[in-house]
Amino acid sequence: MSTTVEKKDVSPRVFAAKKNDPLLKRNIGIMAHIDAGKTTVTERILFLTGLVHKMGEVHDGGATMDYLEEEQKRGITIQSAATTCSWNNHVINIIDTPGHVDFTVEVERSLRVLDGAVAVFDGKQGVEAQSETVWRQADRYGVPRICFINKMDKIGANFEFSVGTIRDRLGANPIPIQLPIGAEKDFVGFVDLIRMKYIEFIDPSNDAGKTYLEGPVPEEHMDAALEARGKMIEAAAEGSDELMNKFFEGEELTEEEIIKGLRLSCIAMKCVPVLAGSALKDKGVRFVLDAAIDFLPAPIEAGDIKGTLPYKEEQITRKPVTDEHVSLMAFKTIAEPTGDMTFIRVYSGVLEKGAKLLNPRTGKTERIGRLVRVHANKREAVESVPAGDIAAVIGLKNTVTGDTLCDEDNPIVLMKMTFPESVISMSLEPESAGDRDKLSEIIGRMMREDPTFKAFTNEATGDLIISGMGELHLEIMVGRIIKDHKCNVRTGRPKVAFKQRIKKQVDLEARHVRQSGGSGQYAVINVVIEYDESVNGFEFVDGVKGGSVPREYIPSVEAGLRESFLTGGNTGIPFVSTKARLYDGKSHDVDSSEMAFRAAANLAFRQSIEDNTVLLEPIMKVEVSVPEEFVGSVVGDLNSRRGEIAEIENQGDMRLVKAIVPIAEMFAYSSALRGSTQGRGQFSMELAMYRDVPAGIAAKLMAN
Ligand SMILES: Nc1nc2c(ncn2[C@@H]2O[C@H](COP(=O)(O)OP(=O)(O)OP(=O)(O)O)[C@@H](O)[C@H]2O)c(=O)[nH]1
Repeated sequence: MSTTVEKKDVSPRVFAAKKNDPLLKRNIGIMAHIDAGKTTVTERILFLTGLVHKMGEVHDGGATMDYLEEEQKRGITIQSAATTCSWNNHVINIIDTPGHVDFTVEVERSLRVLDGAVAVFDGKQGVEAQSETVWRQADRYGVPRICFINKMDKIGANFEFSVGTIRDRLGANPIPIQLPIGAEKDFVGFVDLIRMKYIEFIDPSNDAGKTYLEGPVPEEHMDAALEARGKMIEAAAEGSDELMNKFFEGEELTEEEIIKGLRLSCIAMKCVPVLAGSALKDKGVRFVLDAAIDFLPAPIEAGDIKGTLPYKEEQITRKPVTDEHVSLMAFKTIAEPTGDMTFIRVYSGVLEKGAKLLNPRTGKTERIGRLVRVHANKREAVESVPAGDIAAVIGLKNTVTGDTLCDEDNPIVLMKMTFPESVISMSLEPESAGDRDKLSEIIGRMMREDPTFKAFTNEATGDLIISGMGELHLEIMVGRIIKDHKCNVRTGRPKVAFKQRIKKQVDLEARHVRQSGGSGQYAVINVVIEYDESVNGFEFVDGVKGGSVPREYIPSVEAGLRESFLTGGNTGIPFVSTKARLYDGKSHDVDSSEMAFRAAANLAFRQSIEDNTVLLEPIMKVEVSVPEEFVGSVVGDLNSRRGEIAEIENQGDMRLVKAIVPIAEMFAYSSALRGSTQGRGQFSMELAMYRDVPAGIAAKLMAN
């Protein structure tokens, strides 16, 4: 290309740093369909920001973010790892998130604590089935995004097509801020549409693409660049009334104004700035970092933090600043032999080492022993963590994912995370007595790490049952029990994880009163227990007036009810969407105890479900992508599996069949699909809902 160029390695806008300026912080996630290149992008980021000094290729199992053995073997990212790095005087906390729907909980929990995300797409495929799922999750959490069209070096890569799929399939408003020059092996650079400069990649390079060449826009690309710039400026003008007026008066927006406008539009989720590159070939990732700073919000810009008073429905808020009562949320636990490492986001105030904080769920306090910042797989001990930051606490005893920790005198429960119900279960049997002893501790750990992995003993049969989000999920969990924890177990066949719901609302009194011999146990509670579709899982409301149940026993009532809800009373089938409201009760000065109230709660639950339940089965949202000629047979097959076809969409030269189908009919579907489509069909599925099992087939399904 004929143009004068200058070699550079700095970003055009480097901010003057003020120490601890909350605007100089970003909490971002990298989200993508499996194989779109998240891990490779993240690796480049760690290299560019100086966190790692050797580039690990994903396929050699050397990637820093994918440090679990199971991940390296499968080459997919199962568990997100949080890491802190810095770029242009900003601190950026990055959470790598998986793209497979079986690990949706990882995506869910990272979206909950992030302020912005980089969505990575494959430059040939554009938006793929599961990127849609993750995108909708981000919509639900109100997370602003920028997009990175990766793999521009790949044969068949097409920037315009990919941008089109963001518009058409995701219904978003993608605004390219770059005009890529060339594609596949001729992908040489791009026009920076904001500054109207030509950027050429230096290839080959060994600095992860930190250095680049810059020069004037080549004549032959000027028209296309101006056209794309026009659209971008329009989107920037929509960022504020002031910019819009200026735009309508025909005035040019300055570079600063374009960035400001796009930033406002992006944060308001009116548009998504789009960039192009190839992480594998070290092209373009540094500009993604610049864009994350330019367009994604700082924690302080995310607005007031909403929450409720413990066990009450009353809403309260906190300001996202350091001069405020401390509140934080645990979003991930990694169980380690030396104590759990709990990743947290501080929402308000300052978290100090040594602090004693309340966990409103348990009603108990936790001491913050060790506090660390995590940089990929290295840790740095710190004394305090301010509002808006992400770090990890080591050694918490009773705090699990989704819990809030807060100032004891000023309690708050931050918005809960919602975790999908499990759909598949299987029985697990330890091979030896030694394995049996280890197993319950291992399972306890795994449940703390992954809230969608559940285990309980079926009291009717004595079997240990585990359940999770899909066949792959359980297969991986069992693999960890055997390999990572060296505990031998035999597994049963995967089965449907049936659930049940309460049929009719019950209002009852449960009495746990034992006063024969020893110290008595006295607890009486009055509760209303009902099925409520709007409740995700179990919800407990404290409606006690005048202290008839002393405050210290209320968490035990909740714990007892929740425990019965999860194990299904004595039935071995867990419940869904259950709401319990404690409104009255009695206690005894000497003879009441936490144990007694917990037992009364168990009893209340068991009484409430006597002849009062409906069996439910998981219904999956299934998407099958096939060439036209196989649509007929796929649809016929889904119908024969009690499926209901929702729609059939065109997706390039493929057809996308969308249906809902009970999971009971979907076991081993991947091999059936492979067989009926000569290996050309692909599918994804995730839980859509739980539905009453049709009368007449309940017995047959349960027997399978
Ligand atoms: N041609 C090309 N291949 C790439 C590029 N980026 C990543 N890849 C390859 O794509 C595959 C998937 O990349 P990953 O980085 O593991 O993708 P991921 O999205 O993290 O995938 P999971 O961890 O499995 O969810 C690997 O074989 C990478 O080498 C790119 O820019 N160009």
